Amino acid sequence: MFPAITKSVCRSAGRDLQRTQLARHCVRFFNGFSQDELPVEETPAPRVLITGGLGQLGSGLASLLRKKYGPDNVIMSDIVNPPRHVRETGRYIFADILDFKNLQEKVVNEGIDWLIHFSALLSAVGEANVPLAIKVNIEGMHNILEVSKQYKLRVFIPSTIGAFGPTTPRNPTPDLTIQRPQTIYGVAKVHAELMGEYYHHKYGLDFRCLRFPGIISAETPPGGGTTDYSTEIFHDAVTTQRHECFLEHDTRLPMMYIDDCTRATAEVMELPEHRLKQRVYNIQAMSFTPAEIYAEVKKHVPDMEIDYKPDSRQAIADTWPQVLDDTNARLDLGWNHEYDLPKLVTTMLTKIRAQKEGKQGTSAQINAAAI
Ligand SMILES: NC(=O)C1=CN([C@@H]2O[C@H](COP(=O)(O)OP(=O)(O)OC[C@H]3O[C@@H](n4cnc5c(N)ncnc54)[C@H](O)[C@@H]3O)[C@@H](O)[C@H]2O)C=CC1
Ligand SMILES: CC(=O)[C@H](N)C(=O)O
Repeated sequence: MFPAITKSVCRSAGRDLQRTQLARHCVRFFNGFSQDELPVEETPAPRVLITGGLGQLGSGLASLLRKKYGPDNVIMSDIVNPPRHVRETGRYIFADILDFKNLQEKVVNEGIDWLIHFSALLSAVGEANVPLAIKVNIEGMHNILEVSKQYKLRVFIPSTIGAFGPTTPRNPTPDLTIQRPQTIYGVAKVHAELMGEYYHHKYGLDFRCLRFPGIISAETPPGGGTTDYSTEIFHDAVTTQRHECFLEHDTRLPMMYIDDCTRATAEVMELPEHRLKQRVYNIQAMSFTPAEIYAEVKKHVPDMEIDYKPDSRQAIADTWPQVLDDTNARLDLGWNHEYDLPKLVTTMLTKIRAQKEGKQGTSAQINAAAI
């Protein structure tokens, strides 16, 4: 089926047949001649599968990667029927991470090189359904590691501030520290970090992991976590000018705008493997309390009001870091955030106002308006 494979065939495949199965086959053929070592202009575009793609983070990342690698090379997957615009903007397939054979089939049939694993139950939803969280976040993650090992994929599994607990130093929280989380979400994430590192050490799996803060986005809603208020407050600011906050006014948590999160994910996946000095890195953009974000929103929406009605999520937030120390990510990965609190607030308000008025605008226009 394939021509006799030599390094020169591989090089010409990388150059002439970019994005073809042959190019990918060639890259994998030689031990010690990995995709990392091909000159950039000869590297074939990776075929990327995103699991849990219909959640808060999936579409933003798919859109960024499709711009880089072409719409056909980035495949979104989930277990639910997608809204029409998802099908219209790129390839979408059904993939249940609890079904190992289904995963194998998708990886082989789609010729996948990179697996970005976003399926999960977040912290609050996980506490409400522990057996399902164990299935999806632990058993599903085992399937992801196993299929990645079997087909020699580069795999990204995000971790979270939720992977820490009450005995962790909270300000700042270093990469290597005490991790005794008190949610099933956090326990599953510590397990994922350790299993990923173990598969790397034992089988050479190219496992990559960033610990994300709470992510804030305008286009996609948060999926049931402890940091969700930081997105909800913007929708309330634009509609009712009144926000009921489920955390106390002084609960400080690390947060990040989604564009920084998706860019960080793309950047860590693109780095040559030798640049990674560790497999799990903290990344940080800003930290604020509900009172601080409210004060910033009020500068733009003077009638804005807030009430604090802490619920069960307060007990979770009280055990999480206030500030992540991401020195290592900045040094090793070249990580740098672009959005601080003022820029986050202007961007979110501009985007949500545009959505409510039915004019989406291009991101360039929206960003220009927000600056
Ligand atoms: N959103 C955030 O603030 C943060 C997210 N993360 C991590 O990033 C990843 C993505 O997070 P989000 O997009 O916010 O999550 P989300 O809760 O919004 O979306 C998760 C998706 O997983 C899908 N899913 C559930 N069971 C599945 C199954 N059996 N097979 C395939 N898909 C299944 C759901 O349908 C959903 O679309 C998760 O691993 C999460 O832990 C980490 C830190 C912060
Ligand atoms: C920080 C997270 O991992 C998520 N947003 C949650 O609150 O559960």
